[in-house]
Amino acid sequence: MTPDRQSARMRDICARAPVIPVIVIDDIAHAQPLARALVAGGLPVLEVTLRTPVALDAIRAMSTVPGAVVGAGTVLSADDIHRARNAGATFAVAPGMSDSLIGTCEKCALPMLPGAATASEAMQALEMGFDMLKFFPAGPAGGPSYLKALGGPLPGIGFCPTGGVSVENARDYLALPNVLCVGGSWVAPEAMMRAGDWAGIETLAREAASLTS
Ligand SMILES: O=C(O)C(=O)C[C@H](O)[C@H](O)COP(=O)(O)O
Repeated sequence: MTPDRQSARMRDICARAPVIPVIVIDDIAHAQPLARALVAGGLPVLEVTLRTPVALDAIRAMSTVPGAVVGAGTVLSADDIHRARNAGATFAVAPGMSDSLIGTCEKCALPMLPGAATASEAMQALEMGFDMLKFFPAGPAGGPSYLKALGGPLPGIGFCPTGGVSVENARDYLALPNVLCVGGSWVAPEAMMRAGDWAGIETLAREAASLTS
């Protein structure tokens, strides 16, 4: 799948809801109830970070939840992409971009959302054919005003800002014409997962799903 096709697929995925939950999961028993709660709250697109030993099994388990569109986050190597693909991930998210990630996603036909934080990185991605990017780390890199400024010379690039996005500042990003959705871990807090508070997580998801500019 060529980079422009990958970006087109990612634009479709990012248009499904204003927020993509960024999930760090430690206990496989949490995977299905978490996915059910987030989907029920109106957030069908789920990014499971490959940061924990159970992440791939969680992708497998969450993919069985009706309505869930499950991808892998923290994809750092070609091997990560193969493992994510085999676990059933339907997209991959990386904090940055590398030739081996791009080549592997192309070969595996897995849509990738590569990360960029500067004009030069965004231009490199665009040269490669990607016009839908993760803006990471959104808050520390400069927040909504920085991303708005990037949109001046690079209006054709769509972004999913992630890193430091919260229910308090999500609207500031979503108001920008170059933002399709935001990503954030705030809708899947570890303490609520440990407490089995799936109703509480569904409420957080519902609040996030209703966010607009
Ligand atoms: O793991 C990845 O793939 C990342 O690139 C980083 C995550 O997107 C951020 O860590 C989420 O940030 P918070 O919502 O501030 O917790």
